[in-house]
Amino acid sequence: MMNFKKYKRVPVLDYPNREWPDKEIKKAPAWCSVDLRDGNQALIDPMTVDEKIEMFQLLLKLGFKEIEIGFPAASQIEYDFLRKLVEENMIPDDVTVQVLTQCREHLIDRTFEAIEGIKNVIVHIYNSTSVLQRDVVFHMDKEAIKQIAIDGTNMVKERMKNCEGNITLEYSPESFTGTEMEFALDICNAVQKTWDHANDNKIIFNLPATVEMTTPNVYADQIEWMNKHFEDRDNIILSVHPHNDRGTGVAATELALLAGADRVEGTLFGNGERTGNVDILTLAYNMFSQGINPGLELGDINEIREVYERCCKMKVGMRHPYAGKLVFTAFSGSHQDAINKGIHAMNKRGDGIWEVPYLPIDPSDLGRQYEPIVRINSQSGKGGVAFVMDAAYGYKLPKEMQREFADVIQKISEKQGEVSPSTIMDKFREEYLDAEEPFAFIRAKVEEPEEEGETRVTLRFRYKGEEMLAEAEGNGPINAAIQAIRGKVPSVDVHVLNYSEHALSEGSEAKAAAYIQMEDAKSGRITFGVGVSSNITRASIRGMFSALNRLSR
Ligand SMILES: CC(=O)SCCNC(=O)CCNC(=O)[C@H](O)C(C)(C)COP(=O)(O)OP(=O)(O)OC[C@H]1O[C@@H](n2cnc3c(N)ncnc32)[C@H](O)[C@@H]1OP(=O)(O)O
Ligand SMILES: CC(C)C(=O)C(=O)O
Repeated sequence: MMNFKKYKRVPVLDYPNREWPDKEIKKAPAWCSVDLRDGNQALIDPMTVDEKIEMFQLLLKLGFKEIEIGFPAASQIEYDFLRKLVEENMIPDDVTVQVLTQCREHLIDRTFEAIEGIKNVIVHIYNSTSVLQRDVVFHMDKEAIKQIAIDGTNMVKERMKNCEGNITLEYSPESFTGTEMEFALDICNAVQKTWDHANDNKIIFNLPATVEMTTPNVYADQIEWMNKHFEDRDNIILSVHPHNDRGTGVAATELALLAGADRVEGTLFGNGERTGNVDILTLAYNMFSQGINPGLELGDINEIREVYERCCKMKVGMRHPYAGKLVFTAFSGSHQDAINKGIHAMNKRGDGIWEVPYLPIDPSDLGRQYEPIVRINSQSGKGGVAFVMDAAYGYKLPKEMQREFADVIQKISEKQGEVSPSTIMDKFREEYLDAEEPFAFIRAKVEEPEEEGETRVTLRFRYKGEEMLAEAEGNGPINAAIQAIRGKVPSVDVHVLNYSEHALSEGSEAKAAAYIQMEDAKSGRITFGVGVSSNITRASIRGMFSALNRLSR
């Protein structure tokens, strides 16, 4: 048995007055991307300056107004990147860059050197406050730990006097989730008092789940507790910085927003230390899919993924929310059937509201294609095959025909696994459109009666290789064509059960597809035939030939 006794349960906050469970997310928070700092510090190969610039430009394009661009005192590359942004004038006026530093004098000095010339900067200082880190890393008591934060605040306040930029102070009690709440509050209040309204900007208190330690509701309790107990809440921006160690970073962040957080720090696709930071894209798309403006421009997930994968040398998983290759794909029959029906019902409703079973969001809103929504394997059903024929090739198979053609495709998928749309189309051609044995259509002349009366069809066709010319009248072109064939091939004894047609394309090159279901009177066999032509009558006669060939098999 696994030794679960090795682990202690993380204590929960005794906080029965919580209000967050009754709240709803109604607007997006202020977003801060930490891709270039927390994301970058977790990469096997941190980004080069050029890659950082590309990532920075992507973040700007996505509409981030706060971007943590690094830890400029940590290394030359971080410093050079920041200087390049300044010297090449790459930071738009409405964007605030954020820089991280420990509360140590030489690091803060170097940080201020690095930010010289920047208009708006968040100087982000941190020190670890948890019980564990106080004990095993810092060997310090609470007062000494608090003093680090106070000293760091004073250092920023001092250096700010000689700095032209508009500085905002951010303080993070790192490892907040492992810190006693009273102590975290005590430090934040002390930092705020030390800062003492050094300028008009609100102070940012960033309460990180440096390590996600327990269930998201506990984080929400901690955030709400802090939110309610700050001494000067009006002058605070309450920020959260969740990680994803237990796989619940997104849930924890959403509950933290209910609990009163104003701002979220996270990364694209949740890159970051260990299992990552919270994934801002998922959070934003979650809001979008609830009818909330996410405040970011996320209409091209493929581009975001491409830049991210290249700059970070990371891969986005196949099932990653919103971005994964397979997340808008249904293989199973009942899902495909429901998606197919849902999309038709929605188009018919025409009210512009997205409501499709199994698809919480319209893939095209993210720049994803419809076509791969449905992929066909042996788990698929008629709805899926019909969806592919419609979405990829424009053929709207009549409901009664879907089973017939799906059975053909299932035989292939049972042998070879997944069947691509092009293979499905090839098979459709082979089965319905291209067959010329024993009957091959050559041409037809159709004369409609001027008023009441019969339609006359003159038909040229081949039967078992022999060319024939036949003529007959009937109560419509199909009936007349059947009579004409019957005159030459008496064994043909069929009647039409079902007929439908639709335009396949638009404009002067428009073609029509006709579907005709026929029954062989002797054998009782029933099948569909399909015909395509720029002329609808010819399409229906071709469809009849197609059905005759299938009945002759
Ligand atoms: C949760 C987070 O993501 S926090 C951000 C983490 N990111 C990084 O660390 C990436 C960049 N960091 C670095 O490159 C380096 O750590 C540097 C350049 C900042 C500092 O380098 P060094 O001084 O050589 O090493 P190191 O970080 O190990 O310093 C540890 C010392 O700083 C102290 N320290 C650690 N954090 C802090 C802090 N936030 N404020 C003040 N002192 C701190 C430690 O107590 C330790 O002191 P000791 O030497 O007396 O034991
Ligand atoms: C510096 C802090 C905010 C951090 O990165 C963390 O706690 O994860």
